[in-house]
Amino acid sequence: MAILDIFRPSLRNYRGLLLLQCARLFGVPLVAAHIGLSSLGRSTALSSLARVVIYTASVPLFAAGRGLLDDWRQRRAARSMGAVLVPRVEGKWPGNIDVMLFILAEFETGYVLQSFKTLLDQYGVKTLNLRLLWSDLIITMDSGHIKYMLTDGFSSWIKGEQFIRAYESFLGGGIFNRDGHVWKEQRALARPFFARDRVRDFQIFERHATAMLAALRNAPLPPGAKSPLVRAVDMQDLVGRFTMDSAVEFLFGAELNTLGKPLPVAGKAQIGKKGSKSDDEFGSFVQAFEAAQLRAVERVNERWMWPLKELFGDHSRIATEAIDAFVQPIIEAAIAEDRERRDRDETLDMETATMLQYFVSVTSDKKMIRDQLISYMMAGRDTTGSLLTFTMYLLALHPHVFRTVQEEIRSACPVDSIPSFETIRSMPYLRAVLNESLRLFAPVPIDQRGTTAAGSVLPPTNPGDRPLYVPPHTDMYYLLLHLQRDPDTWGSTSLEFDPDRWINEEKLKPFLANPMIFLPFNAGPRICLGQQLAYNQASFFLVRLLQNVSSLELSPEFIPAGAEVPQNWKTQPGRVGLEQVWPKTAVIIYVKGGLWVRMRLNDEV
Ligand code: HEM
Repeated sequence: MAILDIFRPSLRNYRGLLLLQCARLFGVPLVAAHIGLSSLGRSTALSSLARVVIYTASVPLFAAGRGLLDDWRQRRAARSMGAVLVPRVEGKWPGNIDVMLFILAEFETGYVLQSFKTLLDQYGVKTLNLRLLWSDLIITMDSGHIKYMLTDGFSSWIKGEQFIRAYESFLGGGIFNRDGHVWKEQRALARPFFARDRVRDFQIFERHATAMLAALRNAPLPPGAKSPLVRAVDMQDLVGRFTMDSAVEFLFGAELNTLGKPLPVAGKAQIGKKGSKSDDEFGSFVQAFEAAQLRAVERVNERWMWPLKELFGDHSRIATEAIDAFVQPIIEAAIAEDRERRDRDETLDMETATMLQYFVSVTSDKKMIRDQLISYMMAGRDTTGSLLTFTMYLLALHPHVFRTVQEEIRSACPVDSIPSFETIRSMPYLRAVLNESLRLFAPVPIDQRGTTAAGSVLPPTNPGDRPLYVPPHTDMYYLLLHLQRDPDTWGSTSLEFDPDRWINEEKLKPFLANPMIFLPFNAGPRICLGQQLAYNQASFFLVRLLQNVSSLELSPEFIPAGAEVPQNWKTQPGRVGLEQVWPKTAVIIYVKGGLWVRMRLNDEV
């Protein structure tokens, strides 16, 4: 069928892609049936009904035949490489439709990514082919296989066309959405900007941390509060505003001030798309950004079917237009400013430049600048927000850890003093708390790669195992959430929140023996560029908050209707039974309905 690939449409032309897929699925069998029937000649007495049956049956028969041929090819290729096929799920219904329905239902009503763990456990493996709708889809929580994909086997594992097409209208050619030499050039271009810890980044954090503390102080007293110093807030919403405002200033040098807008009110908030619904959706840019991002995620989940849904219109068009309406004038202004700087013969000061100023100084391609900035916005905002949300959740669940980290913070950085890079470096327990939160609730709990046209062979990870053959153009989901909670590598306490794990020599042994069991920022050539920035920002936020707050507890009574933790979780083993909130994922892990907490302010913040 490679001949049809000659007509492969451009990345944005999803209707063209749909046409190509239809030609494959229906066109080829129908044409074959037509040729077959014509060759029988007019003399053969076939009723019209029989002809209709033959035409109709040709499509599933052709699909089944192609499946068998694929299977045979895969086994032959695996054998020739001394490998075996990845174990396959054997569902009850054709195409594993029952398995697909189970995954979809669990996605809505279950614990985050638990359906995948259930299937892996059921088959007693760490890498499994779900083989949904006759098409290979591999899931893995095997540290050896993930390591191979991200590092040694990097060249045969890419983001892949399916992922790129789904994100094209939102991210365009940004760093997240390209493979090969285009990605490589973008990475080389951006790296100098992340080379050191800049004083200006800390100034940005401080400005927005101050706004965060003011928002907290101005929040209304929660119903039934016994002291005027108590506040109840959706922490997920608060950190989301902090990271949004910081990101927009860091990237564009613009002021968004979502922290100045009204917060969701405890006891009155309703459930929103992810967390709690905000009365003020922060204006069209943030709203549009969320909408475009969400649609891209849905497209990835809908796999090859999403173009069908958007046959009569691009569902992210309105959102991307609103994003561009916000971003384009800022880019134009930056270009004009850069021209003036050059006229004055001044060099750009990398210590104080925004990312936009930096990009404008190295390229004049406006589309490329737009695409990069949107990618960085997506990369840096929700991820750090998620880290902070789950850190606060875990601190609320573990008061002794809250007290220990607060003591460290207050002795290294007394109330009202502003942390610097050096102060943050001098707080090993704070870093351990962040790492432990990243381990249990990886902000990117599931990620994706696909094989190139060459396919790949995953090396054996246990003595006696055989290498696993992965055919060309096969998607693989790697489950960082389960990798980082695996008792086989982390030991019997793997599900417990224990920051000492990162300090105590004995407890640190599993990680030192195999650092690939902790990959919240991935590894290899595509490792996160913003890792240090994220640690700095999250540490800064926690220092400023814990300087000013004396206690923290969960407030389940404020969880909006529809987001309560399911009753039947309490009796379940593992983290499911421990959880007091409902973690879910839409690329980034979040708390359904928001993280509602009560805090007591020191006195006057
Ligand atoms: C806790 C916070 C963060 C976490 C957990 C995180 C995690 C990740 C992960 C897992 C990837 C790999 C994605 C993939 O290749 O599929 C990634 C890539 C990336 N991250 Fe982060 N990230 C965080 C914060 C940031 C920040 C603050 C920035 C910058 C503003 C950033 C910039 C990037 C970029 C540019 C890439 C793409 C690198 C490439 O494709 O070469 N990240 N991050």
